[in-house]
Amino acid sequence: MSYGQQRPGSETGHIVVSGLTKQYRNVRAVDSLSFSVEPGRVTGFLGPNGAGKTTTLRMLLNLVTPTSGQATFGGQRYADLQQPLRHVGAVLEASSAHKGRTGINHLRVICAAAGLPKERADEALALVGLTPAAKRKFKGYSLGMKQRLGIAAAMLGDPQVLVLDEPANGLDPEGIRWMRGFLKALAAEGRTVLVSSHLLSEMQLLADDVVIIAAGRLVQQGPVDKVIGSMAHGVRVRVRTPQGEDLAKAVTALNATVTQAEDGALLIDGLDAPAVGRAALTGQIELHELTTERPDLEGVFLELTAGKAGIR
Ligand SMILES: Nc1ncnc2c1ncn2[C@@H]1O[C@H](COP(=O)(O)OP(=O)(O)OP(=O)(O)O)[C@@H](O)[C@H]1O
Repeated sequence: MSYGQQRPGSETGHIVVSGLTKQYRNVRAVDSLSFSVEPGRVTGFLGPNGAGKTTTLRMLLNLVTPTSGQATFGGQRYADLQQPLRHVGAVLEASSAHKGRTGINHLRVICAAAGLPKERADEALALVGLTPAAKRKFKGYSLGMKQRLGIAAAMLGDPQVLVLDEPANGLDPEGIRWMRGFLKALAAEGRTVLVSSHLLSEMQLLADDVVIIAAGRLVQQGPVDKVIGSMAHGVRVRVRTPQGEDLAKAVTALNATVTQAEDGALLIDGLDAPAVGRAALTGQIELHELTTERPDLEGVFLELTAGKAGIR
């Protein structure tokens, strides 16, 4: 089995979640959630703590039974997939393995149980860069190595779809960069990559699409650029000046709008930074700061989920 070629489960790459709901005794963890995930793209699954991300991913993988609704991979529920490991690989928490078992043996045991050829263990270990640590015992693995081993296990079946819950947790910057390159490469091969995270700056670098939920409900879904573009404000200029009133008057005369940030700075919409600088120069207004602020995923996320408490 080699990567990048047509895989047996390539028709399963389209994930559709429709009306998915999970009611625990007192908490509606997931509430009529519908979204779709496309092959060939990395989709970030975002939400505040307690929003229902893990519950949703567990329902996708048939680990939690939905109260209502369903999730399908190419039209089939996970439970109905003939060889699930060859269609969908999942990393839900940092890999756990028998402490005294070596990395390679851990993977071989999974291969044996799943009816996969044992060479896949070596291939998957190489894929995540763990070959040098193949014969080291799991108890000696760092957190980053355990995360990689978890991904290797998920890749054993050469799946079309990869589902990961907070895979960057506990990784150092080098590990995070490796993860980003790895997941982007899988998507570039045409695979579907669905990854939950609360690291928004990382998601902005990694994801093509995002699905944002809060309090169990869908808040926004779409390509990252479009979601960021849907912000109430676009690019704006941030200024600090001891002559706030004078500057506000000068830029308002140029049809800009001015608001005051919580920290006292002025936020100017409708003019770029050079234009604001020129207006200040003309009015002999002293500036202490002049910067361009671009909306980012973190700003959008906070705006979209504001007031929708995640912890219920
Ligand atoms: N087995 C369970 N029994 C009762 N309530 C649960 C159970 N599992 C999750 N919940 C509740 O469902 C809600 C959603 O939890 P979930 O873990 O899915 O959120 P999350 O978005 O993954 O959060 P986090 O980012 O903090 O991991 C929370 O209020 C949680 O307390």
